[in-house]
Amino acid sequence: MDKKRILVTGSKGQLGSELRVLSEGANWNFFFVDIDTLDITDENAVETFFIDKKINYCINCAAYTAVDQAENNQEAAYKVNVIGAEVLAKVTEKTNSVLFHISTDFVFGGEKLIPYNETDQTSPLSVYGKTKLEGEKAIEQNTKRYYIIRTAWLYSSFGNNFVKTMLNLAKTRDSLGIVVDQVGTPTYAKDLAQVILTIIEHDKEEYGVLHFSNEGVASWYDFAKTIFNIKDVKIEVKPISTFEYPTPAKRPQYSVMDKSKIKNTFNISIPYWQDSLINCLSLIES
Ligand SMILES: NC(=O)C1=CN([C@@H]2O[C@H](COP(=O)(O)OP(=O)(O)OC[C@H]3O[C@@H](n4cnc5c(N)ncnc54)[C@H](OP(=O)(O)O)[C@@H]3O)[C@@H](O)[C@H]2O)C=CC1
Ligand SMILES: Cc1cn([C@H]2C[C@H](O)[C@@H](COP(=O)(O)OP(=O)(O)O[C@H]3O[C@@H](C)C(=O)[C@@H](O)[C@H]3O)O2)c(=O)[nH]c1=O
Repeated sequence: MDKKRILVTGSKGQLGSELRVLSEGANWNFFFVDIDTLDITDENAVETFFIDKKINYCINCAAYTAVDQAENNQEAAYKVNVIGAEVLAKVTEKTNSVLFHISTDFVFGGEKLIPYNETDQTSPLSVYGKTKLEGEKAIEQNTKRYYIIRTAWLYSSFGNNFVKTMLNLAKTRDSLGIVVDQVGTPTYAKDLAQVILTIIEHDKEEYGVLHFSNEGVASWYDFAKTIFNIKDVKIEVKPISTFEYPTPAKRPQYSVMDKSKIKNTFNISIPYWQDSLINCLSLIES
């Protein structure tokens, strides 16, 4: 069989960067692009790229991910998260390739008390969440060969994320208030990247929506406390309510995801979030 030819869009972000590192150990042809080399909203450019490079898998890591800014930049968020997803779906369908698209726990409303599974009712609270949900729908309507992987609270030694925000704030602050009443699961982007490559390797063609995060449950407060404990940073962290930390975008109170489907279908085990956090923090200077 021909060697796999894998396009990674939005490759300068967290997930794309982790895929680049892992790709060095895989015997496949990878093509890493970002908005400066391939804008996913430009259908002609995307189609030409797929045909010229004979792409058979696309991992879409491109997105508008600034949750609060999206509230006042709806058009920009819609363009990447919906139009971009639709373009990739149309082109993968036309070229008989497979699309991996990444979505978010923020498609849920957060009203449940037990983990969300793939068929649970969505009801996003923010512009970011709404555009990500519309992006999912655009994919489902435009291609048969897709994996939509919903993940949560991504961090990495690459790019921007909550871990780096905490370590940066600790340089100038003696004390931080962090919300304790929003609960989810921190996820190391490297673990997600590894799972995507495992799915490609098995090539089981069991398409659809999947949930993936690390194992376990945490509030943002737990996440922050654990970052500082692991890094031995001395700072006071106060548990506060969402009400005490007003933000432009509303976030779900509970967005833990049920990962049974991805674990059973692809026979994977998932690392516990604190173990992965230790691994990632060993790569970040504080
Ligand atoms: N970050 C998180 O906590 C979570 C993320 N996700 C999802 O996971 C995926 C990966 O997220 P993450 O790695 O954090 O994302 P990042 O924000 O780190 O990276 C996204 C990349 O996409 C690029 N990009 C933006 N617009 C376009 C475009 N039109 N064409 C091509 N590239 C573009 C960005 O460039 P530039 O920086 O120049 O805009 C950036 O390099 C996204 O789909 C996101 O919605 C899901 C749950 C949690
Ligand atoms: C900086 C800071 C944040 N917070 C709160 C605000 C918010 O509720 C929570 C997380 O804040 P952030 O803005 O860093 O994270 P946020 O951008 O909301 O993270 C989300 O990003 C998108 C892309 C996703 O898809 C989600 O899964 C999720 O990871 O922490 C505090 O309570 N105190 C603080 O000092």
